[in-house]
Amino acid sequence: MEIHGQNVVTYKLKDLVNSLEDHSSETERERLMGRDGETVLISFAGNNKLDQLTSSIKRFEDLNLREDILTGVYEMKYSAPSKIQERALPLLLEDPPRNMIGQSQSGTGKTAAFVLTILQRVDPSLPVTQAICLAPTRELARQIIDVVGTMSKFTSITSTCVIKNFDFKEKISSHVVVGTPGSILYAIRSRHLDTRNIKVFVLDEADNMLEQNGLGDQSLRIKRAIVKNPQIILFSATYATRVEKFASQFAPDAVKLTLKKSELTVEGIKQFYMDCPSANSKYDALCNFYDLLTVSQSIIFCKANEIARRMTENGHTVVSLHGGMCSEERDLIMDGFRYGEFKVLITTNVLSRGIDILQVSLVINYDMPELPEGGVDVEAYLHRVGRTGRFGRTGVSLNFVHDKDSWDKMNFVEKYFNRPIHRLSIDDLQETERIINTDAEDSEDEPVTETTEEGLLDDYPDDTTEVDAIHMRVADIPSLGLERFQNLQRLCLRQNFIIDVKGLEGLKELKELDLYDNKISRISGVNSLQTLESLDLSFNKIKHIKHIENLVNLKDLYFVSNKISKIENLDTLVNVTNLELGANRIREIQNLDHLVNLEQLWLGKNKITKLENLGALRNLRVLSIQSNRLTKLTGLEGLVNLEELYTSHNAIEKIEGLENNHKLTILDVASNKLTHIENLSHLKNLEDFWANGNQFGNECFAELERELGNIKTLQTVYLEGNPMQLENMATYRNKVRLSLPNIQRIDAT
Ligand SMILES: Nc1ncnc2c1ncn2[C@@H]1O[C@H](COP(=O)(O)OP(=O)(O)OP(=O)(O)O)[C@@H](O)[C@H]1O
Repeated sequence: MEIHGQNVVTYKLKDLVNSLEDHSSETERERLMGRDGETVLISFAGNNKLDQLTSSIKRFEDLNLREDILTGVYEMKYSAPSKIQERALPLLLEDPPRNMIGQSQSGTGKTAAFVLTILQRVDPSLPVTQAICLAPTRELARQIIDVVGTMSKFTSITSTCVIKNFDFKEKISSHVVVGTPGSILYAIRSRHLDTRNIKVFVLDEADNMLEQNGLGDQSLRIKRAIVKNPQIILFSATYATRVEKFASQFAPDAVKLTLKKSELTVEGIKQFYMDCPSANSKYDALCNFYDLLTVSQSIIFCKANEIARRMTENGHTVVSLHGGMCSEERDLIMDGFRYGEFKVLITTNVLSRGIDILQVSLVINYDMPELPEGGVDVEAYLHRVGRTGRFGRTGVSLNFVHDKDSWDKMNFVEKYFNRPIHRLSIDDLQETERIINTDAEDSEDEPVTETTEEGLLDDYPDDTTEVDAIHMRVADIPSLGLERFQNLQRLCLRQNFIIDVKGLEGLKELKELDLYDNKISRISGVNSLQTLESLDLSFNKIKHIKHIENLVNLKDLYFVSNKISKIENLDTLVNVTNLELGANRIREIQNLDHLVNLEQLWLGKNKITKLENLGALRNLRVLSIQSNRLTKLTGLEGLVNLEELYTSHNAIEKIEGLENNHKLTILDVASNKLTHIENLSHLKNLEDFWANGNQFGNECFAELERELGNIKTLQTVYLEGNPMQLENMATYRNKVRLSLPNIQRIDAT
């Protein structure tokens, strides 16, 4: 029988095994077939014969999927099946249906494999629930239901997500139900969910679902509540030996697609560690690391919420998500992170599995994952680092080790997966920056293989004034056919794969152009946009500011997180009021003299050593120069209208030269090297003084009183993280209260 011809759509398992008869050793056949002759084990690598046998489905079109489902696959912008889809889908779609225990590395497309199976098996004409999919967390369940929604968009298949806080008003009749085990079990027991017609039952992150006592029991109860024999599909990147047996019982006679231990790790993820002398220095190293580096999005895994609170107080913008939070809060944080609103997410193991956010390029294990009985949880480690490097992308993972226990755990991981974890120096952050950036640049140089989907903007009428194509895999602007929109005022193409800015010439009314988070390295094609008021080129790969001359209406210009080392060619943009150049490689403030209308200048996370050449900016109200290399506060004399000055995370030892900045309302000198305060008493409008994370000792109390005591507008003073003795705090508070009657909040704990 010819099995490995290109057109074979399904194969009978027996035939598959028989065809190996002549060519395989006895052990190979045993491995493939199992001693009972029932279970077929298909290895993914290392055997050409197997590769031939199992890789015949190269196109989604070859799967005999219903046309409306196939259109959904195109909607997902998948051009060809991934390895796991290629191999699992023909087996999953076979009739009669067979159970499957499937394994493939993180981020390789398991979701689509089981979602397509579900959709193909559902009969849309019957208004009853026909498939249940369980996931261990609400975040993952919500993510899966989104995939179901998109893939079934062109069908009449309906779906519902049943998770905590689900509004059980009436009976659930959707064809597909995705949810967490507790909520689904409740739905079944309270007769809201009828299980009599279930044909497919999926456990995503199956090992986790079967292992955890609570989840395992609930999953088993749900399975028992399903009257007919459904097709049972278990998928995960890991199956610890301890759950293998239970998995086989849960999904009897299953086809098994497994990986060898050596195949488990994701190729594209580079693993590093930082050796910290103590638990406290671990925290400092983390903060320094974030001051130095710019990553598109990152996840920090740690045991306690403490870190999130401390980082926030030290001026870092982070959000945290953990099991103790209410559902609404969790959803808000997750959605904000997914859509790029938040860049750093601190979490516990709750988000270690399944979460798929392509922009996550760094995963930090602040604490190594632990098993409940002690020892390192290698499966959790693999899932955590698998939040980056999704679907062939590259990523970086970084472990913080600080004592014997964390060392032992990391060494175990290194040996277990037999993959090197490289050292990053905690003292030489420049070297660290070089290593990480080299890595990031390597990944940036990957060719962009995306192509823009035809007719992507077909739904927009010709006279639309706004177009939003966020995260739509747009690769080139001309193929969008924008010339049709003569009234276009706002064009948002965030988070796409655009390299060249071209094809915008005809847009005579365009006021706002948003190209945030693309792959642009050169600016071109915007010079003609004379009506432009706002241009966002943040999170791209631009090295030089050029070709944006004479945009006389431009007010807001954003270049956050590019590779710019020099401020240049801005002379003609005389009406710009807001300029954001944070997270670049700028060493010197220069060439800003013509921007006389500038009101806000954001220069955080650069390499600036001196505040200079700002004299002409007499209209500047806000200046941010956080996370640079300043040692002194000088050079601000000309900024007579300055209201907000942010200088945290530098190395400032002295505040001087603020004599002319009478309008200052916010002065942020947090996380610097100040040992005392002087020259502040003339800041008669100051409302907020943030000086946490400095070197103020007890002797500063008198200075504080002298310098700040007569500022009647002062409302907030942050002094946390200074080496002041706690026993004096009460006295200090009393004193301050006496002399600063307007202070509402003093944080000096
Ligand atoms: N055939 C395909 N072509 C292009 N992209 C794909 C394809 N299949 C899946 N993807 C994308 O790859 C990413 C990872 O897929 P998915 O989340 O299903 O991975 P996974 O194997 O379930 O990972 P994990 O083990 O972490 O849960 C998703 O963004 C998904 O949309």
